[in-house]
Amino acid sequence: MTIGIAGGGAFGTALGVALARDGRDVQVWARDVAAVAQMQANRANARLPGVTLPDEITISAVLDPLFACDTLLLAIPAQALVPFLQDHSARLAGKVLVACCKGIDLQRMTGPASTIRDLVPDAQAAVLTGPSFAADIARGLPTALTIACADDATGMMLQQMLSTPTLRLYRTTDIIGAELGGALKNVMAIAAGVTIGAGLGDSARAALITRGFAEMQRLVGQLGGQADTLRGLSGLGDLVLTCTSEQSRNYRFGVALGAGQAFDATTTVEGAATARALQQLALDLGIDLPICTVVADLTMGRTDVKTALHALLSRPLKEE
Ligand SMILES: NC(=O)C1=CN([C@@H]2O[C@H](COP(=O)(O)OP(=O)(O)OC[C@H]3O[C@@H](n4cnc5c(N)ncnc54)[C@H](O)[C@@H]3O)[C@@H](O)[C@H]2O)C=CC1
Ligand SMILES: O=C(CO)COP(=O)(O)O
Repeated sequence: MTIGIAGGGAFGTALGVALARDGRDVQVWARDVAAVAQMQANRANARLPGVTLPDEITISAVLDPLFACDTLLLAIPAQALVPFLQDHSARLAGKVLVACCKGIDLQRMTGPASTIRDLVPDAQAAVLTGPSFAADIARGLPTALTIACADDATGMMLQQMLSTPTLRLYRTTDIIGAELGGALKNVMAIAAGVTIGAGLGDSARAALITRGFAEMQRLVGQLGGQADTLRGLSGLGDLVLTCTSEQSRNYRFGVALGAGQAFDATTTVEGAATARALQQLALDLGIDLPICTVVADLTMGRTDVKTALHALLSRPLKEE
């Protein structure tokens, strides 16, 4: 059985490489014709330097081979998911769709699996999430991820299909907790980067990560996710990784923001749009999400670092 991957960026390609190295046939679709031609010719992806694409990976800019697969990994950015699902809903019906993106859609205010369930109700929705840099996966370094699917039989099938000797998948049926953990940690990573970029130090970052985790727990609880999921790979695991590693684009974006430096606008930084979605969600639901709110304001240029810090530090003292 061939595994389909929509998205030929860093993550889609890295997953394809890991699966192909373990003997699976993989069909990658990418929309950029020139990038596909380059990947075919060089058997490499510029986003994963030094990694050779195994022969088991076929790459195409045409959608038909992708839709011939029963299981598709959707590794396109979170804000691109809705148009992709809307454009192709008829051809996606009946398939197992595994969201590999991390974010909240700005218009619908839903995470990727919830978006799939809304827009392609005849598909089985799942989420693949957790601490994993594409470069690490592609290099074959050990990685543990969460596969979340409301239907446990499908979750077990995916767990077998997508695990390799170096890519270890843990299973849950808590799709809400898993998708929110992945989305929220990106916002916290921006905030963690800001603390370092602004020269506030490692202690401030540790405080930020801890209070960020409390904020994640509040929202996940309110939206029906489980605390255990958030304490696992898809929440705490990915929060720790992304808030502390220079490999993270969200973290590096935050560092630049904190230091008042420019950042490459073409880099995928999921936490920026997600912070705006969460700021709106916080208002709609009446939940206190101070860090998400500050990150949204900072990324939109509605506040500066000094004012944002003052807003966080001048909140009333309370019990932990
Ligand atoms: N890079 C990483 O280490 C990891 C990334 N992810 C998630 O995977 C998702 C994708 O990220 P990356 O692959 O790293 O980003 P990337 O920037 O390397 O690649 C994104 C790809 O999506 C394509 N794309 C953009 N808009 C599209 C659209 N409307 N339709 C079809 N294709 C479109 C781009 O052409 C590009 O090939 C993100 O949500 C990210 O959070 C998750 C775990 C690890
Ligand atoms: O999700 C990731 C690691 O788990 C990748 O993080 P960035 O998108 O911040 O690079």
